[in-house]
Formats: sequence, structure tokens, C-alpha cells
Amino acid sequence: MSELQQSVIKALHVKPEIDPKEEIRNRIDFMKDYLRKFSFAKGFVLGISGGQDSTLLSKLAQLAIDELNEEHEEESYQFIGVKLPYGKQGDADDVEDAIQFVQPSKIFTVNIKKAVDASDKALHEAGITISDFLKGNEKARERMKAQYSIAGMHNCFVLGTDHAAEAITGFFTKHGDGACDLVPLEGLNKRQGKQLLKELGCPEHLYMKKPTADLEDERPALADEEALGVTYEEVDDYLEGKEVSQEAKEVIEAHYIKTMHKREPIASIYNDWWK
Ligand SMILES: Nc1ncnc2c1ncn2[C@@H]1O[C@H](COP(=O)(O)OP(=O)(O)OC[C@H]2O[C@@H]([n+]3cccc(C(=O)O)c3)[C@H](O)[C@@H]2O)[C@@H](O)[C@H]1O
Ligand SMILES: Nc1ncnc2c1ncn2[C@@H]1O[C@H](COP(=O)(O)OP(=O)(O)OP(=O)(O)O)[C@@H](O)[C@H]1O
Ligand SMILES: [Mg+2]
Repeated sequence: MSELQQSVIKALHVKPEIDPKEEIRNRIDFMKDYLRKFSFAKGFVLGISGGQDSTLLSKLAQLAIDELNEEHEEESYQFIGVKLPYGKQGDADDVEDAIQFVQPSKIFTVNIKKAVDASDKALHEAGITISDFLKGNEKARERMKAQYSIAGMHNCFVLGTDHAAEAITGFFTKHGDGACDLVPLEGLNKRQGKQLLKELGCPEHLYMKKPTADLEDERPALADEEALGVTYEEVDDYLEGKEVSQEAKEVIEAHYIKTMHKREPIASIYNDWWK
């Protein structure tokens, strides 16, 4: 294993093998401990997209909330799941299946289309016509705004689904889905996330579907693997310290280096990661 691969694995806290039950327990306990630490806090908010990561984290969050409510013998804590479609969502049925599986304490629906289109129009009027790709990042940031408003009104924290297989490629929108208060899935790769969902009894189709950011109008449901130019099998192998093809290694490491700014503290005269 190269020095870079070793340092990536260490920085992203990935284990070559996991005990799914233990990972579930530790991550639920982390969320419970965090809420106990801040007495004003009453729960968590997370967008439910119908994809693997938000299904997993929503389920863990709801389990944490259920345990806290049971321990306090009152229903004072809540997990708020948020549907955040841009217009009509292609995989809306999967959102309903995820909700059925999680049984969130509360659900809100915020359609982000009007806000994103208004922002697009305002920029256009200012002489800036954004690309479809950048409009995708606006969708992610609009979702972030809605989640923070809901969290602010309910004394809740915003959860983020970032995990090792996403962090390594920096495949998230800076200050969009990358903005959050807690990252309980940190350290897991994509196949380990699947192991946890299987252990939790999740319907298989929710974790066997192709991961997609689904941000672009012109390429709906574009598979992450196509956008990244590498498969999650290869990314996961790399993160577990296994051999991957030279081509995959180059693609992964190029993403890692290019997106360093998303994982490090914001550049300033008091840090030197960027030098
Ligand atoms: N070296 C550097 N130091 C400091 N800042 C740097 C920088 N390089 C770029 N930047 C800044 O970062 C910006 C680019 O970063 P960012 O705005 O994030 O945009 P960018 O990384 O270009 O795009 C986000 C990518 O994440 C994907 N994504 C987004 C959301 C969700 C998911 C998903 O899987 O669900 C995937 C999306 O499909 C796209 O491929 C630049 O405009 C610049 O402001
Ligand atoms: N349409 C949506 N509705 C609600 N939340 C969304 C939506 N799209 C994205 N999000 C939020 O942004 C996060 C990042 O999206 P991402 O695609 O990485 O995760 P996912 O959809 O849960 O899983 P997968 O990677 O398998 O597609 C989601 O976990 C979710 O919290
Ligand atoms: Mg998705």
C-alpha cells in the first residue's frame, strides 16, 4: 500500500472490516450523547432523498430519539425527516419507502423549485447565467437552508450524511449537503453502510439502488459512479487498504487532492494544509 493510501485511510478513519451491530450502537450512542450534552437541543433534522445514505442516517437518528424518549419517559425529543424535492422527484416512491422504514417523529415537505429558480433568475438579471451543473449546487445549498430553518425553529441539529466514500472524493457541495452539525456516518464506506442497513432490516431496494446526487436538470439521476469516473467498489477497496487498478487509484487520488479544501479548515494565515 502506498504512503498516500495509508494516510487517506487514517485521515478518514476507515476500518478494513466492521461489526455492523457495534457500528450501529456506537453511532446511535454518539447522537444520544451529543443531545444530552446540550440541554436546549431537542433532536435532529435530515433530508430524506430515497437514497442509501439518508435512509441509513434517518433510521439511526430515529432509533437514537426513540431510546432517549424511552429513557426520559416522555416524548420530548424528535427526529424530523424532510422531503426536499426540486419539482417532482423521479424516485419519490423510494422516499415514501424510506419514510415507512424509518417512521420519523415528524415530516415536512419543502419543494425547493421556486427558491432555486428565483435565485437562478436573480443571477441572470445581474448578468450571470449559471450552468446546469452550478444550478445543481444551488439545489444542494437550498436544501441546506431549509434544513437549518427547520432545525432553528425546533431546537434541533442538522445531520450530515458524509461518510468516507464521499469524503475521499469530496463528492458533496461545499456549504450545501456538506454543511451540517454532526456527521454520524464518518468512517464508513459505501458497502459498510449497506451492511448496517441490512442489519437494520431495511428493504433491499433502498440500498441496492445506484447512488445519485440527482442535481442536474439535463442529466437526471446521473449515477455518482459515472460522474466520478470510478466505481464505489473500487473506492471502497481503496479505503479498506486493498489493491485497486492503477487507473482507479489515479482517479481516486486526483479527486482526493483536488478536494482537500472541503475537508480541511477554511484557509487562513493560521493554517498551512494548502501550502
Ligand atoms: N483549492 C481551493 N481552496 C479553497 N476553495 C476552493 C478550492 N477549489 C475550489 N474551491 C471553492 O469550492 C467551490 C467548488 O466546490 P463546490 O461548490 O462544492 O462544487 P464542486 O465540487 O465543483 O461540485 C460539487 C460536486 O459534488 C457533487 N455532489 C453535490 C451534492 C451532493 C452530492 C451527492 O452525492 O448527493 C454530490 C456534485 O454532483 C458535483 O460533482 C469553488 O467554486 C470554490 O469556491
Ligand atoms: N431530494 C432530496 N430530498 C431530501 N433530501 C435530499 C434530496 N437530495 C439530497 N438530499 C440530502 O442530501 C444528502 C446527500 O445526498 P446523497 O445523494 O449523497 O445521499 P443519499 O441520496 O441519501 O444516498 P445515495 O448516495 O445512495 O444517493 C442526502 O443524504 C439528503 O439528506
Ligand atoms: Mg442521492
